[in-house]
Amino acid sequence: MNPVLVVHGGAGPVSEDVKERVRQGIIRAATVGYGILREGGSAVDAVEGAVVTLEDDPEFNAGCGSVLNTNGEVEMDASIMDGKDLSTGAVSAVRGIANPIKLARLVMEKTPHCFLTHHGAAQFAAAMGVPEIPAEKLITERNKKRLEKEKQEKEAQETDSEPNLGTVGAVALDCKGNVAYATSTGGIINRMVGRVGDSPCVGSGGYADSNIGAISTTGHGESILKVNLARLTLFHMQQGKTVEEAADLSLGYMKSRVKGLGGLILVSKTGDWVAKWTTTSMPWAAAKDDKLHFGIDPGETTVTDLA
Ligand SMILES: NC(=O)C[C@H](N)C(=O)O
Repeated sequence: MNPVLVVHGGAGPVSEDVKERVRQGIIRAATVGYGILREGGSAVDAVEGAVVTLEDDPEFNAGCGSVLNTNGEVEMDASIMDGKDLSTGAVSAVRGIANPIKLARLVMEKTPHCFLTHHGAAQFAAAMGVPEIPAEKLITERNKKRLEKEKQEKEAQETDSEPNLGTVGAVALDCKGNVAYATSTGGIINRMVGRVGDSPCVGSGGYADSNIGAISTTGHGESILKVNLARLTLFHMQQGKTVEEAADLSLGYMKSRVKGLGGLILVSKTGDWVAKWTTTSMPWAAAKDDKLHFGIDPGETTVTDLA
């Protein structure tokens, strides 16, 4: 099986001044994830590797680039799923760790549970030897300013307005024909303390089943939760739709039914892939057959050879 790796850097507008850094970040993550697959690594290893790269990049709303809640704090959500046996791990409202996706994977592999939150997740992280980092280390000046601006401009958040900034995610198909997804986020700016979005919720923020394919979603979390965007898309594929059709149907349903905007990356068990969004933009990159495809705005696709 020829491996496939697709990443996204979040649905929403991307301003001109950061575009090149975002583009380079997304290319780096896809190259890391695809490299793992090319060396025979599993789909789970690849999606984790790609998402860690994005969590470590302050351009993206995950890990050290996470946006702030209404108290000016970082609380992060993440989830991961292995399509081989449907095992899954998730964490929500975690603070003071660099890579929530690694903690989600530990939940999947080292506990009998699927999902740990807040204090329990923190205790588990400590027990697993995950280094704690001072909360301020995850707070960037840019995100402090963004919160201030958001508070000044605050009006009740309309679901059909653009979701702010980029959650990150990855999907992979490995040489053995297994798929996986990983999604990680700092949530939405100025949200209530303790608000949990779609990203850690399996079926909404992502899904992976090696009998069908894998998906990672991004966008307005409350809308994604209401329609179970990830599982809904895979349902359409089970009904015989192509990846393109399934993505259009589920994103279209979310827009018409709850006025929600978002985006997704999807790979099928046979290696077809797609990146689709209903927001202005969504940084994405896909690696397959030693070619890298990437873009940010609608209609923009560049293809290069992977060394
Ligand atoms: N930008 C995003 O994708 C945000 C994420 N879906 C959330 O609502 O937490």
